[in-house]
Amino acid sequence: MSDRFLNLSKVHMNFEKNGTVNPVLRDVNLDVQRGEFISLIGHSGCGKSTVLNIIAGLLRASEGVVLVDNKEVNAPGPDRALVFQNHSLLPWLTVYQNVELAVDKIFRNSKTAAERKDWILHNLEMVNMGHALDRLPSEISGGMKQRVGIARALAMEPKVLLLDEPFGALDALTRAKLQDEVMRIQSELQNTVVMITHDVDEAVLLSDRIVMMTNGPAATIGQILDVDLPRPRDRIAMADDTRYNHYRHEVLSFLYEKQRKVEDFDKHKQQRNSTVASGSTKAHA
Ligand SMILES: Nc1ncnc2c1ncn2[C@@H]1O[C@H](COP(=O)(O)OP(=O)(O)OP(=O)(O)O)[C@@H](O)[C@H]1O
Repeated sequence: MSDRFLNLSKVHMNFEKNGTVNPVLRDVNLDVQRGEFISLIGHSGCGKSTVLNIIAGLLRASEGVVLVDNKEVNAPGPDRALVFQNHSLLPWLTVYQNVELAVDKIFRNSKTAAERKDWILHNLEMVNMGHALDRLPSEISGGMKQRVGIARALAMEPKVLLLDEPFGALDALTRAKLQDEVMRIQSELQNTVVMITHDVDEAVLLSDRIVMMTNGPAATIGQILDVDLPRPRDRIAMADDTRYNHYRHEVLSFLYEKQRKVEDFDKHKQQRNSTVASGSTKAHA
């Protein structure tokens, strides 16, 4: 890991509806290094998906700049692949064809048909889906669909892999298995990854750094935690690791203590302002 590979600088985001401006993000600044695995965590509705969609180029920030490998992001592109919580496979195409569609689009001119075929098979085998090439999405489980979605994203060889709660809809065992696979693939390919999660254990287990967001409206980055745990990480060994539990505690304390305090303070300030405005003497008590 060396350079600043993905950079968000002074990113602000407002959504506007019927003349009312809803400030969602304020002054988000983040540098991600090549090969880093970053998790974004924060309370529901704080703006995590908005950050990810801005990086993906699906949304344009109201202010600020996003750079990937020193190139400004203005639109979606094959250098950023997005995997959603609910797989987005085309239901009428087989597992193989779903990956083929992306591979043909990106490598039509740079790989031969035989090379493309090998590449599709390689990526499906990497996520242990080589045995189900001819199945339709309706014929495989939720975990298998997520695997195909991840294979499709990896097959695009993106500069940045964006994961929006990729394991959120899976049962605990499938989730654990897929997390382990993603860690193995990450150690092999050294992808740069930004992942949204609500799961504190998942964040600590997978990440090099955890980016914790404050509550909205006008959310920003409240704290960044470096997770200095050796890899490969074993989930069972980690359960007894004091550093692992320290990191876990830090994230929980940010989410459930520090953010609560900020919320209480803001509520108190609002109440005080409204009583001052209405001329009540209680505001001075
Ligand atoms: N396209 C949009 N138009 C208007 N408001 C939006 C739009 N997208 C998101 N928002 C608002 O922006 C805020 C942040 O939403 P976002 O989905 O980014 O949060 P989140 O942290 O990812 O939430 P969750 O964890 O529940 O998925 C919310 O108040 C949401 O209603």
